[in-house]
Amino acid sequence: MGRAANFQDKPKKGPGRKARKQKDPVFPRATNDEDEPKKLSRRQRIRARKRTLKQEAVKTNPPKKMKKMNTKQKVDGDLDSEGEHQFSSDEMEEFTNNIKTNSVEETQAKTKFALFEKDGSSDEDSGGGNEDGEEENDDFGVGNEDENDMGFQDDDDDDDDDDDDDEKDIEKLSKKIEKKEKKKRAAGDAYLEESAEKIGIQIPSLEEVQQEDEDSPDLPNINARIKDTAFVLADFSKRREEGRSRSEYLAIFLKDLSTYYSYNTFLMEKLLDMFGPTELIEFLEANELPRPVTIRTNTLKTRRKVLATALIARGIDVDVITWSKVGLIVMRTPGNVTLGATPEYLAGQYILQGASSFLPVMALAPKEGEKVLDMCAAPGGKSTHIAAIMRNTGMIVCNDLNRDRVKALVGNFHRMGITNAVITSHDGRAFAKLMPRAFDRVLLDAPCSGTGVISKDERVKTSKDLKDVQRCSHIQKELLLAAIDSVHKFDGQNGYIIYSTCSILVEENEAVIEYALKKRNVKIVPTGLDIGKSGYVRYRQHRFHPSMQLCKRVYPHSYNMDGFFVAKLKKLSDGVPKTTQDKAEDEEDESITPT
Ligand SMILES: C[S@@+](CC[C@H](N)C(=O)[O-])C[C@H]1O[C@@H](n2cnc3c(N)ncnc32)[C@H](O)[C@@H]1O
Repeated sequence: MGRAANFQDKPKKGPGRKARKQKDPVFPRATNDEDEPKKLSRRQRIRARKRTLKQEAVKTNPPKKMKKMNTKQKVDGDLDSEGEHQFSSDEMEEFTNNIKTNSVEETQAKTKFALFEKDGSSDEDSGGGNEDGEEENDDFGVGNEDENDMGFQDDDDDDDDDDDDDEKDIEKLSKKIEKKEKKKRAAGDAYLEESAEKIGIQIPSLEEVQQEDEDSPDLPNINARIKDTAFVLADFSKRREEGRSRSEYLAIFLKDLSTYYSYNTFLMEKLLDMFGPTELIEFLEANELPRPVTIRTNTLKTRRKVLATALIARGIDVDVITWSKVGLIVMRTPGNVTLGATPEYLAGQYILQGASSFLPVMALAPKEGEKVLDMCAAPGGKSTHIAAIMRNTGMIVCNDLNRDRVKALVGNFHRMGITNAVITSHDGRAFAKLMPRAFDRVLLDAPCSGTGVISKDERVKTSKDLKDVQRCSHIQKELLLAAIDSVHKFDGQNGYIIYSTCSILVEENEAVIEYALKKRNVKIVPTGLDIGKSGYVRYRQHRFHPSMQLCKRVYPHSYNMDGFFVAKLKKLSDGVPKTTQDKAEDEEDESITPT
């Protein structure tokens, strides 16, 4: 039972909390280095000197961002006698940070546009098409539908016009941002270069850093040191302190990054092996932010334009993902609407799916009437995409070892109206014996360490060690051989295997593909995806097959999508391969198109 309210007891009226005037701030005298220089520590003196240099640099060449601030500050009345805004040390700090690296917001804004980037591809024309010029891929998404199962008339011409306009605007905006970024980076580098020459960038010793972390880690200070160290490492011979080695700087960098971003040393070392210092910071920053919410239209039930209109009518702000005919990005959802409970969702018109999950299916490029195996299928995001592209024809065997996860798969299939699927729950490795050479195409979206999806699951930062990665790599290799054995050999049309993971580690990607190249008679073919960076051919001590460059790597910081790896293999024959030399001779005539 609740207490009875006493409405007689009215609170006294008076000025609200916000209306009360605050006293003028009082700054401690010790921060003024001219008044009491002797009381400052060595490091404080260096910082003060840096601040003075920054102020001088800003006075002679004020950055645009600051000029803009003047207009805002006019309202606040915080102007000096000449009408110029006086910059606080915080603002100075912010400015320096901004010019040293992109701010989080800018990285987000910049990468956000990657989702909209026009790259000439779509579900129709990207992914799997013209593998070696042998096959045409014209069955994707709604683009070619004259009339789909729900009887929607095709008005794709309108779609394309709208999309083109949007894309042009976005392209323009994207270019503008890129140009601004470049200018800012150049200005920042020049400024830092000058400052570094005048005062030198001084990084404490590894022992001091370790001690500091043990005593009480000062995160803003660590962050500043991360940027300083990255700056030194970028041009080491010129910027390092006399007598200090690169390995010492790298050790400090590693320690600071692990502390600041809360990763275990094992994973941070792996990441540092893959990225240069500046790119690594971008990757880590991207992992601190959520990826945009994206949905995929179920073309068995509706069309993207129809769905977008319905969602917009509900106040859900959506825009198209230009490289896909079925993807929508959700810009804003009203507080009272849950994306997983709208009438459209319940009617199976869309699925919530990360944009990079579209890629393996686009690369698989299934055709109507084919037999497809989705070896690790739950909860069915990719299976339902395959079924939609095949327009519920042919047959998809959707398998997953985990029975609980299979329940979610069944739920999704019912909701989305999938009728061409058989659901099984076996260890995928058994398929080589259960259904050998039975399929036209196989998708192996393998279980992995999840290093591409850290923004979704922070536990990955600290829970993975060498053993986990080795375990993943081992099962991935076994699953891939089984996937190859379940597909029939290439017959001029089909006989393809897609291998994908949401990990970015080489051990789970290129190393697995290299293993398959040695154990089975397959070759890597283009994925048909325009999005993504090339797979590694050289990685530390590893030398992979040159065709590894045909594989695709997607990173959160470059595309604002979950990290992903996609490889497409064509099965040349059953059984084990000939010697590597024989294979090389076979492939001599077949040129590899660099991507
Ligand atoms: C990356 S998830 C698959 C996601 C799915 N393709 C989708 O798009 O919704 C990997 C799946 O592999 C399953 N799995 C793990 N080991 C397996 C095995 N030996 N055989 C078959 N499935 C396995 C897991 O249960 C998990 O559902």
